[in-house]
Amino acid sequence: MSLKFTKMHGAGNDFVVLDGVRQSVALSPEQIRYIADRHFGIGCDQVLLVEKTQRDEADFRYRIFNADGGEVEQCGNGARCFVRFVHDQNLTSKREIVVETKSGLISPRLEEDGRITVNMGLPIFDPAQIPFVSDSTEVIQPLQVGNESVQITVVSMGNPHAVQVVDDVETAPVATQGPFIEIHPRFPKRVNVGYMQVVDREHIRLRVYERGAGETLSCGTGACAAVVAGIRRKLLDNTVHVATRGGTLSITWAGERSPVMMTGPAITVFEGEINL
Ligand SMILES: N[C@@H](CCC[C@H](N)C(=O)O)C(=O)O
Repeated sequence: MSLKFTKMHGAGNDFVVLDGVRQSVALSPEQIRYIADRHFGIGCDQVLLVEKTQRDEADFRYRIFNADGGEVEQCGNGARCFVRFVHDQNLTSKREIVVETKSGLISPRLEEDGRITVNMGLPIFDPAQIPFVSDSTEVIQPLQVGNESVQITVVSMGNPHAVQVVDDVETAPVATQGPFIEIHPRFPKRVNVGYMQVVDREHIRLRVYERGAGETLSCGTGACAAVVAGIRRKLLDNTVHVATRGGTLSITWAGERSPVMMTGPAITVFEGEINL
């Protein structure tokens, strides 16, 4: 089977995007892992599949697969690339799109300057819905990781995130501690692990060890989760610029009953065809 694909990235978080509207695409976890493999395949953090939706209120369905082959609920940088993709491929001319994802509907908008703003919906704090095993709803919670107790803020942006505040993201234990928190037994569906350095009330630096992909150059839902966590910890204002290793995202959250808005770039790198 031969499959056309588009290679894209959003602030360095890279994707192989597949058109499941014009071609029929059904991939096994092994095929996803092969596509995502940086040595033997194309290479990416996530594979994104754009499909028709059955829901009247939505324009498309958008599915997300981590590099490890698992299908997940949400991907912020991917949502922006999705919008660029459906425009580049002439699948729609609408600038405001409603998209069905595994975690519900999100609404991205293509801005005049080419950047994309996504209404990422409401953050979720209920431990059972994240899911996170805890009797407490405290904003800051201790988590035992080996011999160490770390202070995390847990939030779901459709997908689960555990965010820590660190003095310096460059020296944060992303690669050494991240993998242990990702599979910590208190996160039954595993978790994305964020390390946030507060620069001032409107600027943070962020690194994320992603569930199913390892550290990525940027994580959109991770940026949303970090800003929400920082606002709940009273460290940040409502609009925050998030500097990642791959670029900057702007996140706005007006508080408890408001959706999180994310703005950032979406870049097409090349198109190709792969034999599976
Ligand atoms: N890179 C993404 C998140 C992708 C999914 C994540 N690894 C998970 O398993 O939840 C983003 O930009 O949000």
